[in-house]
Parts: sequence; C-alpha cells; structure tokens
Amino acid sequence: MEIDRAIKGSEDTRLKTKYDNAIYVIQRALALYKFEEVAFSFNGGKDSTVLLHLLRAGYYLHKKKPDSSSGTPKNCDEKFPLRTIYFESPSAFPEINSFTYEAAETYGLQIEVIRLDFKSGLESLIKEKPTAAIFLGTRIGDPNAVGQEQFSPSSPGWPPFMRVNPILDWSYRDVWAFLLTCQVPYCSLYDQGYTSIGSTYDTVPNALLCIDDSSSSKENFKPAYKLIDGRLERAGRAKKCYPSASGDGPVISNGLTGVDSHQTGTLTASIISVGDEILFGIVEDQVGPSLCKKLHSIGWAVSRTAVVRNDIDSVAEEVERQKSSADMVFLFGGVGSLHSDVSMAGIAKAFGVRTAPDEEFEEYLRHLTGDQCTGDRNEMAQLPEGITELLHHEMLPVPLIKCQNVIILSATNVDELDKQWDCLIGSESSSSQLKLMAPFLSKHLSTALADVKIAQFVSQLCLEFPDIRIGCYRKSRMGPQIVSFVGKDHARMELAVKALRQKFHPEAFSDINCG
Ligand SMILES: Cc1cc2nc3c(=O)[nH]c(=O)nc-3n(C[C@H](O)[C@H](O)[C@H](O)COP(=O)(O)O)c2cc1C
Ligand SMILES: Nc1ncnc2c1ncn2[C@@H]1O[C@H](COP(=O)(O)OP(=O)(O)OP(=O)(O)O)[C@@H](O)[C@H]1O
Ligand SMILES: [Mg+2]
Repeated sequence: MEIDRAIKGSEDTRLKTKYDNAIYVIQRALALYKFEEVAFSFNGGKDSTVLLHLLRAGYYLHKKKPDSSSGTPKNCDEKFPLRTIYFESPSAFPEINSFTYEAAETYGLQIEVIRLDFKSGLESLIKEKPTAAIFLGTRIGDPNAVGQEQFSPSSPGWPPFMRVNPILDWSYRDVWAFLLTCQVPYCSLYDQGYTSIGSTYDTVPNALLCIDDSSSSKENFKPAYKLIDGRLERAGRAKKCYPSASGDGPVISNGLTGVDSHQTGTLTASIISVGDEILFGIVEDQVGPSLCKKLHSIGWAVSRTAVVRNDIDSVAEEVERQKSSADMVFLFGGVGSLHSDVSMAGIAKAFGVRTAPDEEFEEYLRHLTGDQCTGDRNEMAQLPEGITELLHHEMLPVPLIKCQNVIILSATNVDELDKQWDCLIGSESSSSQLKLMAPFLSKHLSTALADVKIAQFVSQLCLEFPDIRIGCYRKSRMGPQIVSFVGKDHARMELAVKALRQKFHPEAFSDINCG
C-alpha cells in the first residue's frame, strides 16, 4: 500500500508516530462499527485529504489482518468503497468541488452529496441509512474541536452518531509533512496561498504567504506548506478567525489583559510556588520573595503567597482560589516534562479545561531541544486548551505562558526570574497592559521600646493612616522591634512616621534600611 510504504520509508519519526496513532484509531473504529454504518465526511480540504489517505491505509491494513478462522490473509484490492458524505454548498470554491469529485472517482469512494446544512443533512442521512460513526478531519485548533476527543459522540441536539477524529492531535506542520511525504494530490488552492478553506465569501489567500513583488501588478502567494506558524492557518478566513484566548482574532499578542478596568488604585497579585522540595525544606524558595519585591516596585500589592505540593489537585485548588481573588496570579515550579511537573494540568483543572498540544509552543521547544522527546508527543507542549496565550519576547528562547490571569514563570532561581521579569514588563506591547503603577515606598524604624509601650499608639496610627500599611516585626525575640510603613504617598508616609515619633522620646526610634 503506497501510503504505508511512504511513511515507513520516511525518516520523520514524529510523522510516523502521528501516522501510527491515527491508523490505530481508524482500525479500532473499523473493528467497532459495521463497515456499512461508517461514513467519511469529505470536503476536499487538506485535513480531509490527509484523512482520506489514512483511511485508505487503515482499511487496507485492517483487511490484510489474517482471518482468524482460516489463518490466511483476506483478499484485499485497493478499491475503497467507504461511504463518503460531502455537503456541497453553492458558495464552495469550484476548485474544491472538482477536487472532491475527482478524488471520489480516483479512489472509488461511494460519495453521497448532501445539499442541506450540516445538522438537517445528517438528520436525513441517519434516517435513510443507519450511520453509527463518521470520520472527520477535525484538528485541535479548529474552532469546533474544543472539548473533542478522538471518539466524541455528536453534541446534544445533533442526531446521534460517533464522531471519529483520527487526526485530532495533528498540527498544521504534520498535515503538510504527510501530504508532501506521500506525494498525494491536494486541492490546487493550497498552492495559491490558501491555508484553510471555507466558502468563497469568507476565504482569501493567507496574507502571511504574500510575495513582496513590486514588478508584478498581481498579488502572488507562496504555497500553503510554506506557512511557518501553523496557528495562523486561519488568517485567510475573513469572518471566522482563529479565536485567540483574548478573543481578538489571530494576532498573538503579548497581552497581559484583564486588568484594564483598574485604571486607578492598586492591583493585587498572588504568587504560587509549586514544589515538594520547598515543603520538605530541602530547597529554600528565593523566587517568591524576589517576585514580591518586583511587584511592589511596580506598585502591585501581593495579597498572598502559597507553596503547594507537586500534585494536580493541590495546584488546581490554589489556582482556583487565587484566580478569582487576585488581579494576576504568578505561578512557578512544576513546569517541565517530568512526572512531578503537573502545574499545567493543575491550571487546566482549575479553569475546567483539558490540556491539548500547542503547536506553536511545541515548535519553540523543538528549536530548543531538537527531536529529543521520546514519547509520541512532547508533554511540555500540552497546554490548557482555549485559555492559553504565549507571551513572546526576543530575549526569551521560549515564550512565557499565560492562562487568563495566571502567568506561568519557568524561572527556577533569581537570575532567571530577573530575566523573565524584564521581558514581562520590558516589551513595548506588554508594558501598557501589565500596568506599571506608582511603586510602593517603605520606611522602617527600629526601637528598643517594649511592645506594650508602643502597641496602643501604633493601633491608633493605623486608624489615622488607613492608606499606609503599618506593621511591626522583630528579627529576634530579644532584639529591637521594627515598625514598618509601606505606602505610595511619600508625604503621607512621612506624616505617619512623624506622628509616631512625636509620641515618644526623640531618640526612641532610629531609621534603618531594610533593603
Ligand atoms: C459530519 C459532521 C458532523 C458534525 N457534528 C457536529 C456536532 O456533533 N456538534 C456540532 O456542534 N457541530 C457538528 N458539526 C459542525 C462542525 O462542528 C462545524 O461547524 C463544521 O465542520 C464547519 O466548520 P467550519 O466552521 O470550520 O467551516 C458537524 C459537521 C459535520 C460535517
Ligand atoms: N462541506 C463539508 N462536507 C463534508 N465534510 C466537511 C465539510 N466541511 C467540513 N467537513 C468536515 O470537517 C472537517 C474539518 O473541516 P475543516 O474546514 O477544518 O478542514 P478541511 O476542510 O479538511 O481543511 P482546511 O482547514 O484546509 O479547510 C473536514 O476535514 C471534514 O471532515
Ligand atoms: Mg475547510
């Protein structure tokens, strides 16, 4: 079988794994459902063209299996009589129509053309012929893929059937690697810069493939497989854009959004460090305190810091609590591809979404590590689905990740934090959004006076200066008491300090520097 041979002969290990997994899904579906009750939803698009050839290969391999009763291979010819449904619309591109019909003819598909909308068409199809399962070329990243698995029952309100999605976890790159490796024909529009094809009303060539050629009066485009960032495959779909997590179209922004409503006042952050080793006392967390200082320096109040175990539920519980009480949550630790790296899964759980491969992030990781991952996918590229934004910066080899109002830092020490912080607030596009406000100022006074002597006055001062955080602490039980004043208004702070000093002997309090 030429498809199977082409993949087996290729050196692309990732493609081979994707192929094997898709074939596995197809074979399970063919074993689960009667062949005459299975249909293939084919529309001549690139994804369904990939699926066509996977189905041909899967069918061939399924039939070729030794017949358990006779022990001999079943007879197998290369005709492919799978029921194939095509929803033909008057606004389809003529190139798509002709490619669909030609492919059906070439491969012997039993095509059934439906000229109704999807739902009504499927209702009448199922009434006419029992249809238990339908193969679709849906991929993660398609707007309708959210929440789907490889086997997903049709949605409530839709006629009942199983949606089988063998290429759900394929990336744009995988699709093109397959079509080019197998050298199968595909719709000619993809060679004219179209990267995802809807109707003639909503689809144009992808501007990212436009060739800058001033000598030509006509716009020219590179072929679809030249698109580098697969997340932008829908950039040519005028009305239905790829929904970015911020909901503002295909532009991947550095968007630290969600805080714009707070034009004034103080924004609050909370910090979650994930690490059993901190809780065991093996490692001392230095990132958290350093982050507190950095946040104060841009005027953010830190409302809570927490250390949680490397455990999905512990992360999920803490994120769930913090994401609604703080304006921004910063999380570090538990990020990577080891068994203990559960932060992403915990965040996904807190937001009630699953994790799914993020094609763009995977691409960054591949540049960094090469093809070193051993499993069928890089676990580090599994990110919470539908809520993830990548925060890019030229100084970062891999972007930071933001899930709604949770920013995930990959820093494991203070130097790395310094770098990531500079990138977070230093880039033009983000600075306007991770609001930089008047920094917190602080003043610290040391005194040998006993607690009981100052207690009443300090309480009184707190009432008089509600805008200044006045706290007392000591570095040792027998050592001096330190009174701290933290606020944004320098004059008010000085007033509070003066008010305290006036109540006691002039030498009772001395200024100290607490860095
Ligand atoms: C065979 C088939 C089954 C579908 N089943 C469902 C379904 O169960 N639930 C649903 O919301 N949409 C279903 N749809 C509609 C798709 O989710 C989606 O709207 C359609 O593929 C159009 O994609 P586009 O908006 O990218 O052009 C189905 C479509 C097809 C062709
Ligand atoms: N008009 C249609 N008739 C039959 N199946 C369809 C139709 N439109 C969509 N589908 C099914 O939904 C899947 C996803 O559609 P989608 O448009 O995302 O992919 P595609 O058309 O294969 O490729 P592209 O993203 O390049 O347009 C298709 O692969 C196909 O299985
Ligand atoms: Mg399409």
